[in-house]
Amino acid sequence: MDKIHINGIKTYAYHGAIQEERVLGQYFITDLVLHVDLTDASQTDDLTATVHYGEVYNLVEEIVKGEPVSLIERLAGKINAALFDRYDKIVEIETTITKPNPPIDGNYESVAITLHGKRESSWQ
Ligand SMILES: Nc1nc2c(c(=O)[nH]1)N=C([C@H](O)[C@@H](O)CO)CN2
Repeated sequence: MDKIHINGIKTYAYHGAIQEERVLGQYFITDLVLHVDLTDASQTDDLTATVHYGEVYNLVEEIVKGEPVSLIERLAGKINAALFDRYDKIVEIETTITKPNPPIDGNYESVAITLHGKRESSWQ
């Protein structure tokens, strides 16, 4: 399947399981891989034949800046659900949420999760 990538959406927000994160906030990086058949768009040169990545960016920003949640897994779940709801053309999504600076002592680059969502078939 063809893919659309949106890389490194950097958003300041207040998600987290501990109080410090809810008060101080931190940056969250969102990376998306959208599985979409791009055959029509590649032949017709028509934006309506694909998924507009600018619109997806705005939707993701709105969700990440929205109501705080405890887990980045839940944040990715909200993003995947909203994208499946908005775009019939998306059949699978891999959403990676990274915290570059979580409040955890140690030597590491960052922490992240990837949530892989598949559209549930509606004909069974
Ligand atoms: N798998 C996860 N582990 C943890 C998360 C999370 O969202 N997913 N969150 C936290 C805290 O919010 C962390 O940032 C600081 O303790 C801990 N583990």
